[in-house]
Order: sequence, then C-alpha cells, then structure tokens
Amino acid sequence: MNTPTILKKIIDTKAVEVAQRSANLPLNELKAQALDMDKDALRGFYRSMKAKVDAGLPAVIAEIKKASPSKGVLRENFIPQEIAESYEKAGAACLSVLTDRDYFQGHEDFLKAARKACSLPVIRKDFLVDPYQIYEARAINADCVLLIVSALSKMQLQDLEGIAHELGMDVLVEVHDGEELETALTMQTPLVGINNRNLHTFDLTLETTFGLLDKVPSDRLLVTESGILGPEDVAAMRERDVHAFLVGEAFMRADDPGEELAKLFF
Ligand SMILES: O=P(O)(O)OC[C@@H](O)[C@@H](O)c1c[nH]c2ccccc12
Repeated sequence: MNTPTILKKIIDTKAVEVAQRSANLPLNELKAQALDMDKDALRGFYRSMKAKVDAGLPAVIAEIKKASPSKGVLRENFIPQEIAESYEKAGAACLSVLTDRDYFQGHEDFLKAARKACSLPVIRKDFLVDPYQIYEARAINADCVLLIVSALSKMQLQDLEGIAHELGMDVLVEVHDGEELETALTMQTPLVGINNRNLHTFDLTLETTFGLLDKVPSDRLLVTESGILGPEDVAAMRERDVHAFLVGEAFMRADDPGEELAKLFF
C-alpha cells in the first residue's frame, strides 16, 4: 500500500491553497505589495542568530504554534503578542510563527501581531512550495522563510531562495538526512536547520542532529530543530558545539513560554 505521508498531504493542500489565494489576489498584485514593503525595516534573522552565537550565547528561535498534526492542540491560552513579548524578554534571538491554518491552526495575522509586539526578526513557518507564498511572506512582513528540502526539487529550492533573497529575506533551509544536507549546501543561505523529526513518519530522535553535524561546514550556522524538551537536551547539543535551536512544544506547553525559555537556556 502506498499511503501518502503527512508531508505529501500537506503539500497537496498547499497547491490548492495557492490556487485559491491567487484567484483572490493575483500574483502581480501580491508581488507589488511585497516589493512595496520597506526593506530597511527588515530585522536580519541570520544576523541576530549569528550575534548570539558569536557572543557565546545560545541562539534560540522561539516558536509560536497553537497546534501540530503530531501532537494536537499544544496551548489553549494562545495570544501571539503576549508570547512574543515574553520570548523577547527571556532572550530569544528570533521568532518562528506558524502560518499554516489547516494542520497547525496558524494564521498570517499571528505573524504580523507577534512581530509588532517585539523587535525580534520573524520566520514564516509554513510549507512553502510556490513563489506566491514567498511574496506573501514578505507582504505580511516576515524577515525569513523556511524551505524544506524534502518538500522541494533542487530547481524549486534555487528559485524560491532567489526570490526570498531578492526581497531581502533570509532563508532557513531544513534537512533531515545526509542527501538533503548535500542539497542544502549547494544553496546560498548559511542557515541550515536539521529537523530531528521525520516529516513523513513523525519519528523523532536527537541522533539526527548528532549524526549529521560533522558534515556541516564551519561557514554555515547549524540550527537543531524539534524535540528539544529539557535542559539535558540543550546541554547535549552544546557539548557537541551546536548552539542554535528551534523550539516550540516545550515553550507552548508551559504557563509562561518565556520563563520556560529562560529555564531551558539561561
Ligand atoms: O515543537 P518542537 O518539537 O520544539 O519543534 C519545533 C519546530 O522544529 C517544528 O515545529 C518544525 C520544524 N520544521 C517544521 C516544518 C513545518 C512545521 C513545523 C516544523
């Protein structure tokens, strides 16, 4: 049996979503909006991460997500502005905001609201498969976009990265195995995320990062993603010289997400 994986299902949904949205707002108009955004107001996602690491501090991308397909609802009391403020106070380097509605109960408005409430750079966390969505990311004022290697061809990766960079946004490229990492290293972006969660099966192990980290050249900034739940996970990473983290669930389940960040990292 060839059951479609969750990732395939999500990508199919995205094609439909893009078709619907471009019927509402044609690409040309959206593109004009994106190009109209103030480039000088971009917050430098990579720069913020690099500054933390260079200062010997953990660089934390703190995630704002209400729910996930693997875990269901993570947080009832979900006020993106408040969460953003508490992350900034706790010393996060950047924010990640889920904008996917169908699987993560996210929204573009959450990104806008979170960004407005603080001074941190923000990544649009979604399944981006079409140029339309990159322009959309810029139009909602994202500073960075996520590109997932297992969801895209090499051509798409180049194309989408090129558009993001043209618009002044940074790119976090996400991999899960050695082959994907090789592809990611052909791209321009220095920001390489290793997702400890397999997006086809939801299997999760920190060994994914440990197994790949030696293959990441020193001119790239390696971000370990998913499954960082306790201080022992952070310690194990830092011992192996991994200093950049993308964390969602552990913070979302805490009463005060920022307090949890501080407890885990500082
Ligand atoms: O909640 P966690 O296990 O701390 O993981 C955060 C982040 O890595 C995860 O949300 C994520 C990583 N890559 C993604 C791609 C799409 C959606 C979500 C993700």
